[in-house]
Amino acid sequence: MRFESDSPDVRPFQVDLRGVVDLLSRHIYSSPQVFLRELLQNGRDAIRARHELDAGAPAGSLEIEPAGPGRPFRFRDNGVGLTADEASELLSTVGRSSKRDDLMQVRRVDYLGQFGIGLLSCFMVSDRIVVRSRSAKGTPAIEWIGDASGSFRIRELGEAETDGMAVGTEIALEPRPDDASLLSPDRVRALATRFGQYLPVPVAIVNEDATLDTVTRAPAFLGASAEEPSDALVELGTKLLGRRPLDIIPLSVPGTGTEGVAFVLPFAPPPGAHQASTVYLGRMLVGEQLDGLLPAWAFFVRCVLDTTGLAPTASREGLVDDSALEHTREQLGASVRAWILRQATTRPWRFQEFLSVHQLALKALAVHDDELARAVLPWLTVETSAGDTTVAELARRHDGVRYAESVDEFRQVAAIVPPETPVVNGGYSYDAALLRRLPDLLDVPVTRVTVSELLDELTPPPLAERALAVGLEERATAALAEVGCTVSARRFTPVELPALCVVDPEVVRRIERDAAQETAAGGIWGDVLGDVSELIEARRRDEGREAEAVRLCLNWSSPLVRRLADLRDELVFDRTVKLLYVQALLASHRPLAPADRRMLTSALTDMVTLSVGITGELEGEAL
Ligand SMILES: Nc1ncnc2c1ncn2[C@@H]1O[C@H](COP(=O)(O)OP(=O)(O)OP(=O)(O)O)[C@@H](O)[C@H]1O
Repeated sequence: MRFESDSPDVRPFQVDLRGVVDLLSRHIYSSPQVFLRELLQNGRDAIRARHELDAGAPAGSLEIEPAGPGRPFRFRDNGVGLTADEASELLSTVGRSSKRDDLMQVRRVDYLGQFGIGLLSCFMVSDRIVVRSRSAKGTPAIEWIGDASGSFRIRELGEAETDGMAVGTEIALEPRPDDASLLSPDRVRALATRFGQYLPVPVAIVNEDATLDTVTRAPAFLGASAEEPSDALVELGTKLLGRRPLDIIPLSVPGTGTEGVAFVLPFAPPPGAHQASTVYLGRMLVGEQLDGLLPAWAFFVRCVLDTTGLAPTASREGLVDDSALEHTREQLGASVRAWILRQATTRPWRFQEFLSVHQLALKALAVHDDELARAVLPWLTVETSAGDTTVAELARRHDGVRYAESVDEFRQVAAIVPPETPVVNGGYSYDAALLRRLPDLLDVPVTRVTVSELLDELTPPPLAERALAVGLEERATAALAEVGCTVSARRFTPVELPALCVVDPEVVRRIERDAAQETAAGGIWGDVLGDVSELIEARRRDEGREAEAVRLCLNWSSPLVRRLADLRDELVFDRTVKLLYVQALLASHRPLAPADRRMLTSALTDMVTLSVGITGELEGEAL
């Protein structure tokens, strides 16, 4: 069946106004509060339209009279006003707007409204909207009354009434008996300030005694100077962050008419935190917590922005995530990045201050950004076995950087490396990844140091004492057979350190994998884990390294160890080696396994027993 357009079957859609208002209040707007934003927006747009019509029209102004006992809420603008035809067409047709480009049907950037639904939001706070308007086009004034039930009335006012009215529009809302709070003076003042404090037309609240309070003020975040930020701007940042900002970065993306500032946080935000932005559209608030304006890495700044070129969502409480927003995000990110580079190269002291707070953020950024990494890397503070220092200082003093890959490995390495050749702890987030890139980025040689290699480099006992040392190694290895620990004797400093416990992380992982493989035997994980273990084993064989989980390295320079080598009392020897092992484990910040704890307790008990000469009551196995 075909319908012709002039066929009697073709009828216009009917709109159920209550349904539309319900849709707006439940699904589009987050709160009925937005009625005031919509009125501010319409008033501001009407003033713009009047000035388009007549450049010599009086300066625009908006006045809000909160509701009082027996008085409705009133909103007045001295904008373009509405003729009778315009009022019937624009106010009474859902989705009709005068603010879209006729050809393109897109928002005209100099207007705030576009959807043709804003006025309906007044039905969220009142059952009746009364619009009295006198058009700048010179026709008689009109009164339009819209009812939440879905009907409206319109009438032209007489000459006397028209003459008594100024050009512009007044909208009156009758508070609902059960919910008048949103139209009360305090709420109206707070809402007008929140949404419209930066509007380019003055917004005033009419007090009970007919005096006016202006809530608008100059937007300190527009046209800001990086060198000399105004007191108002610093105050805005302080209010926003809770503390005075570390710095203020002016931002501008001309392509999307976006301008504002980024306040640099004076404290490190919690990990995973992101900073939402406060955004104004044509200086009317869109939202205080908007995501997507900044790249994720820029979590150390909080922005306040105004835009004319980004598109608002229908609720006007967010921005459409389109290519314009993407372009803006990239450009804002580039400005923040350029600021970092500028700080690093021209304001080293300020940069140090920034680094001390936001080092982690910067490292995350530098990992993927060569230019930034080049500027930032020399300034980064790293932990070394000889204390904290900067990468630049290390490279300058030691002809390169030596680092341990993990915190665990660093702890073990740090115990034995001489202070003249410090090793960097590469275990903190991004450190190892950044250090590995030093040769490419800054031409600084970098070497990874492992515990096993370092142990192999340690000086063995002198030749004359080698036999005694080998005897010590064998006896001590036997004493620790139950925990599978191999003992070797080397010379190292400090001499007060009798033993070092070296745990090969790869072997520990293998042991854990073997255990898991047993549990998952036969299943898909069992096979995968088995393959991984084989691979690692093969690599280890290629590298000619033995598979040992724990190595105890006794310090041949330590008087205690030397005495131990000469000790003939096997019982005391055995317990002392066990105690040395546990002490070394603890010193390497390893948690004690149940077997280690048992060994510690029984060795200690035996030593106490031995010291009082009661050999018959020994706890540990007698030798
Ligand atoms: N104070 C006013 N003065 C003059 N015209 C007005 C006024 N308020 C509303 N209008 C007219 O009524 C139309 C519909 O207003 P409404 O607030 O529903 O939608 P909008 O402002 O066009 O778009 P949006 O839904 O995005 O706010 C406007 O496009 C405008 O032409």
